[in-house]
Amino acid sequence: MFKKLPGDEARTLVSTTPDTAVVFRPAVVQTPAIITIVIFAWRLLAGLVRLTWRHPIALAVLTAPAVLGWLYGWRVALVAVTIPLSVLGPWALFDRPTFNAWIGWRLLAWWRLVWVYRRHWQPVMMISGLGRHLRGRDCLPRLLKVTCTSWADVVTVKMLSGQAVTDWADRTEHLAHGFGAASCRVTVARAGRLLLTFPRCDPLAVPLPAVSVPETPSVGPVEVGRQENVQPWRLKVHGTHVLVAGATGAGKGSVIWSAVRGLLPAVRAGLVELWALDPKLMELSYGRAVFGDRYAADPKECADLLDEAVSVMRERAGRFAGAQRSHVPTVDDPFILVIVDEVAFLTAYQSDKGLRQRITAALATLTTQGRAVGVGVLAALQDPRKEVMNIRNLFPDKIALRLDESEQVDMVLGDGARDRGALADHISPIPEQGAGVGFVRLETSPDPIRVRAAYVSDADIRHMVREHLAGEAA
Ligand SMILES: Nc1ncnc2c1ncn2[C@@H]1O[C@H](COP(=O)(O)OP(=O)(O)OP(=O)(O)O)[C@@H](O)[C@H]1O
Repeated sequence: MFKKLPGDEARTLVSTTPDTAVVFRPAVVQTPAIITIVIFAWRLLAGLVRLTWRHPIALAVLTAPAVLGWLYGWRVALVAVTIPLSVLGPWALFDRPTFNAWIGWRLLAWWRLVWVYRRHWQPVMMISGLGRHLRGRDCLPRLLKVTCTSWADVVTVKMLSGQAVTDWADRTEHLAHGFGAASCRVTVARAGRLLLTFPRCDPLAVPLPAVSVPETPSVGPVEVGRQENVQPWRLKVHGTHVLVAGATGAGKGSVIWSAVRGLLPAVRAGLVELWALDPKLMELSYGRAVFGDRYAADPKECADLLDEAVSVMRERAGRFAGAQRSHVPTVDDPFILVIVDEVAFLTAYQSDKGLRQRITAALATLTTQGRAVGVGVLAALQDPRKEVMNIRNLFPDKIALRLDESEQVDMVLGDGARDRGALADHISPIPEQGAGVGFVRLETSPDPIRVRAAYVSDADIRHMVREHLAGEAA
């Protein structure tokens, strides 16, 4: 049985270069069989202890019926299995959310850990270059934990000493394909630990109906859609400026109109004013009544309206100076949201140089000084290149909907956003699947969040305007 031990082959080597006088005979140290057996037994024991430590519940569930069967016979084991199953079955059937929260996702996580991640961990790490082969042993990042949510697996990983987050961010494609997921996103849990998110399904694959107009007036954050984790996507508009970038047909209109819907009760209460710049004469003209006389389409009128916003901003700044440092919306000093559809029409594509400079200066002034005094800008943009929009970095919050080129993602969301999983250039151009889908990068977080804006149809806008006018008349 132990005829062939490690080292036996080497003993038969006599020379690496035949026909030479020098004979090379490597020293062979024979390991006694008993030591090999002890080592294997020790490894088996350590593996069992590790298994019990890591998966005590799973192990208990599997071993308890076996032990009962062995001690008291198969009937007792069958009863022991049937009783919990008769409780869990109806629970899973009739109250799926609580069953999943307590049992379902944990079971799935354990299964995915064993069957997907642990099974493929070594080859994926080595082939993607995240593991190293050092002194005859594989050094692999440690797979610490898998948790499951309704839409994704979240894998907690301990990086190898000396590795950087970018080493992982650069290999998201390898990881996604290696573990059979559509994509992979990397976030930092704490120093040395990462969370890898592998979606199992896409909760944003179907269009979302328009969010209903809220009952109570609020300046936000306003609900404009849904996040990938199935939570509502609430867009902050007061106290920031938001840039929405996306190719034609990406669904920029749905972000703008969803924000308008969310603010309508506050508009009616006099706490918010919506000012609209619509140089394309398309998107915002449809619900023009919502903006009252604060609507401009002609570039000259747009420049005048922006200058007026700057004047209000300056007047407020003068009044607030030394008295208050942040804006609280009131009827006297409402929050002014300047909505600009296709801002490049006013900045880059404007043939009148004087107007172009006036508009760019006004936008730059508003985006640098407006938020503390209650003047915000929500701008939509098709082409995020610097030549087209040189003030894009003045917007603290950015949304990248479908973009044409991969380089545009970092232009909108900032350096490294695409490496961290914001694949805005991979969003489907088919409206049902991809319109309104995008990635948000907030001022406060480097990690992009995948979202989908609710679709506000023409009928929704018409209905909203009718209700708004009726509310104003009453
Ligand atoms: N959130 C959404 N969910 C589903 N479909 C949407 C959504 N938003 C828009 N669509 C669909 O995509 C089409 C294009 O949308 P929209 O005109 O808003 O895009 P856009 O980015 O404003 O384009 P453009 O820059 O050309 O004006 C709409 O006609 C609609 O059918």
